[in-house]
Amino acid sequence: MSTCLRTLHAGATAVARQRTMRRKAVAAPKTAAIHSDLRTLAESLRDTPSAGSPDGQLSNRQLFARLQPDAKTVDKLDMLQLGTEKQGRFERKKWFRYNEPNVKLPHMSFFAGAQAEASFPPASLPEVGFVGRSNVGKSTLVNKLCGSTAARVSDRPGLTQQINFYTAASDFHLVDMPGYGFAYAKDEERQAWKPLIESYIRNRKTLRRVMVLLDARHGIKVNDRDFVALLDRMRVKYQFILTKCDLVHRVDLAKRHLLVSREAENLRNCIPRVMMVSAHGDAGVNELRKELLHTCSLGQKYLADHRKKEVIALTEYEEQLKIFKDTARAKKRRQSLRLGLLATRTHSARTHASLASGVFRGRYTTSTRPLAGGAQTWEAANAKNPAFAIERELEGPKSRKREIGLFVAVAAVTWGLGTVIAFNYQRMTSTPVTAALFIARHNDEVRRELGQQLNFTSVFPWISGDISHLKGFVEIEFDVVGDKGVTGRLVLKSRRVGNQSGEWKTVDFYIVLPDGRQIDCQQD
Ligand SMILES: Nc1nc2c(ncn2[C@@H]2O[C@H](COP(=O)(O)OP(=O)(O)OP(=O)(O)O)[C@@H](O)[C@H]2O)c(=O)[nH]1
Ligand SMILES: [Mg+2]
Repeated sequence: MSTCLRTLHAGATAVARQRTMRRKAVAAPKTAAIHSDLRTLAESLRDTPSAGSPDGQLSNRQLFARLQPDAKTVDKLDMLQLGTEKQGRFERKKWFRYNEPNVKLPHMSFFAGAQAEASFPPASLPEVGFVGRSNVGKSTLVNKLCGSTAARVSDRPGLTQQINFYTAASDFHLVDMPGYGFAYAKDEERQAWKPLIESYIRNRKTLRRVMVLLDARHGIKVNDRDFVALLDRMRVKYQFILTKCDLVHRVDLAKRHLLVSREAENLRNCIPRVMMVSAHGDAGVNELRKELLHTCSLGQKYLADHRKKEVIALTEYEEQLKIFKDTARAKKRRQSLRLGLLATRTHSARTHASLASGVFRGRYTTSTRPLAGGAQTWEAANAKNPAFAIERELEGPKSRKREIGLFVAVAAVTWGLGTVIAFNYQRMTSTPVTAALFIARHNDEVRRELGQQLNFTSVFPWISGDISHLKGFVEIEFDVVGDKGVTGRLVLKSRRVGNQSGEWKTVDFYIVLPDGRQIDCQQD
């Protein structure tokens, strides 16, 4: 039976493997190009090859992880609040923000929709077209640019099924086109979109630029490449825009920007300035508005006093950024000083390394990089940094014998105390104690002398003596008090007669009063 199952399982695995290989063989020509592009780029950008894994075996994801994003791009993303900040990073926005002056575009309204070439409106105004894969966010961006809701938006790919022309104050047209790639639409309709878009782009005299939208999470895909190849053939100027930047981490976004920019540089008609936007915030939208106005030669009209406002905002931002960096660096120094003390105590290479990286990177994130400049020791790595000159002599490593001794003593005392309390609690709730209290409570003389409600003197009374069922004796004493407020000491002594199943005989059972008198409790 088990052999049979094993054979079946092996057969199923082989079939699955064959299927995967077939799928990979089909996808290989497409992915190979992307993979080799990525690898070339990663190789050109990487400063030190990692030991161990040969590059040929790295996945796209690993290659992407190895990219070093451009510091200027990251700073720009920080400024424009593009991309999300990784959790745990020093949050800059809590301190200050770049108060970007708004570029206001005129009101936008729907002007014409075309499902065939014959329905294109007359080419009278400068036009900018928006293309990209379905659901990449074309219609959302068109709306966002003019602060309008004229274009219909949906999270189902394939909502825009015709070329829509929107006019802005009769100054320019924004043209929203159907998407390529997967869409919820009939096949024949989808097939018709491509020639329609092609004929619009090829023949439109007033088309100034085509904006090719790319989802920032995915970058350039195969059908984007096919489409830009077509644009290159038609000699039309186009530019890439990364959309949905709010869904990508800032550093990854910078890497994505780098990859797309490199590819854009090699495309004939592509404007290599890759824009980034998040239509679900305002990030990057003003930059795009400016680009649009310049494209339509409307900069003079709409951006006349914008530059002045921008310079003021930028100066303010840069001043605040400087304060922020100085404060963050000072904080880092304090932190590193503490780390320094710790490093001297523990002699930990890791701590030394993080200290050195903190000093030399001058950043506000801690990492465990190798010592800066290939320095062998922490002292050498810090030699140039006056902020780290520690004036007083640092303590050497301490003997921990005393601390360990103290810890053992405290643990022993705690354990002993716990055990005593547990044993006392066990005695307090045992049958001899509760029964003795019950009987004494109903004794007439006890009631007369101490009162009705005989009870323990405290919530957690101390029961002295011993109870041993095994050896056959009970000898206990504890304090009791009645509702008259008079206290007494209850004494119970009992023995078992004969073997383990023998009867118990009470030897002594009385309460000693404060004046020395004894009340015998055995009588009732
Ligand atoms: N998080 C986020 N979502 C976005 C952004 N832009 C668009 N979306 C969402 O993406 C979905 C698709 O947006 P559309 O504007 O309809 O996309 P489209 O490219 O016009 O799609 P088709 O008309 O089908 O080709 C919608 O659910 C939008 O809300 C963005 O910047 N950030
Ligand atoms: Mg749309």
